[in-house]
Amino acid sequence: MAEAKVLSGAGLRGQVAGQTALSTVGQAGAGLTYRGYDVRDLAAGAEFEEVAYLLLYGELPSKAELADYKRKLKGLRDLPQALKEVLERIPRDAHPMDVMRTGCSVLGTLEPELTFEAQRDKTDRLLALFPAVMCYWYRFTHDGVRIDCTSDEDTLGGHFLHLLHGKKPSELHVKVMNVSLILYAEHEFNASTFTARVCASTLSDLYSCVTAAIGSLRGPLHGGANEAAMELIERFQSPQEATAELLRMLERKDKIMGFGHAIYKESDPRNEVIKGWSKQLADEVGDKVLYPVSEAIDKTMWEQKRLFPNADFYHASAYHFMGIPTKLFTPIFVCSRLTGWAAHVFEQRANNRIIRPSAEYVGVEQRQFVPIEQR
Ligand SMILES: CC(=O)SCCNC(=O)CCNC(=O)[C@H](O)C(C)(C)COP(=O)(O)OP(=O)(O)OC[C@H]1O[C@@H](n2cnc3c(N)ncnc32)[C@H](O)[C@@H]1OP(=O)(O)O
Ligand SMILES: O=C([O-])CC(=O)C(=O)O
Repeated sequence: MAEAKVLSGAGLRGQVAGQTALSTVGQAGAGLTYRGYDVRDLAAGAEFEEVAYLLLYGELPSKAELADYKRKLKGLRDLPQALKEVLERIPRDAHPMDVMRTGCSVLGTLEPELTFEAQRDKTDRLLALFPAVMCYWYRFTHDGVRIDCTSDEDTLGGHFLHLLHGKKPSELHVKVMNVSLILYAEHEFNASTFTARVCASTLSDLYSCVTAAIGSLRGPLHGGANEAAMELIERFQSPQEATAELLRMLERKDKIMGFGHAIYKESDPRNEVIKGWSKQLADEVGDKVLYPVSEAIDKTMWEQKRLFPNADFYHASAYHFMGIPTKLFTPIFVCSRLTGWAAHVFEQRANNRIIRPSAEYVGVEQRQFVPIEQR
């Protein structure tokens, strides 16, 4: 078994910043559990809605509870007209993560969280309508159509694909979306979740916590890495070309997006799962370039740097094979991670003290103020 990564130095690495009962990350160098369940078992046997329920309500649902929960979410999918109007005014070339951030913030003005008792209902509403926020804006600004934001799809992943492509998705694609949403749902004190908890610790509202978290997830060192990984792999026509350029990039000390991790040392347990699905999708579309190129980069990174793909790397090709535009990759992460963020907000609120660390001062010594006329 791999030993745990030595965690020290800048970036608060290795500091325990609070308690959680939601997940464990890399406790033995690898491994991820949600409320005690191995994420690989959840990805193999559960639906995303079951996992969302587990995180938000505390236990896996019974069949009847899951059916009720899915019915509830289905009824909450449509967007308020005022939100549609705002989305129509956001430019076509805006980054979709900015659209998600704005969509969340606007909803907070239309359907505010007036008391913390409403926190679960407000979260369910966000969970149900986030796919429509992204797809309504995307289809309006790119295809000039005002889509119906509801669908008969049974699952959130299927609903997203249906809105994006305007037709019923295949069973395989629904299955991969389900797995992807489960893998991305929760990850302890990662940067965006910690952002949400800091915001929650001031007793702010849920929409502010989620809006702040979306801003943190957007960066390429965090959730934005799945888009950056796609931009990398689509540059190459062959594994040989990819390997040769990778070697040059490593020589220049470039950061290779989709590799490495702040906590895991040997591997990211989500990678083997999404990699398997990416391979199935590659076979389905008859891909002879992107998947082999991804594998060549993967091999070179391990041989040269002992760095492994994180959850983001094979998500890039998997999403691409399902016809999802690259710039929508990180917003899908939002649709899933909302569950983890919200569960952490609930946890913070249940046992709160304002998060306010100290800084080591490294500036000049105290000195005399000089009035502007004398400077
Ligand atoms: C879902 C997620 O958010 S997963 C993370 C997604 N982010 C990415 O994929 C971005 C690329 N990866 C990275 O930038 C980093 O690996 C992070 C941000 C994930 C973790 O950062 P850290 O904890 O600081 O990394 P760590 O301490 O393990 O780095 C060790 C060394 O490996 C290097 N390294 C780490 N990741 C990479 C990488 N992807 N490419 C090249 N070199 C890297 C570091 O620069 C460092 O080198 P140094 O010792 O010469 O300075
Ligand atoms: O934990 C982290 O630092 C980043 C990550 O993998 C995630 O948020 O899923």
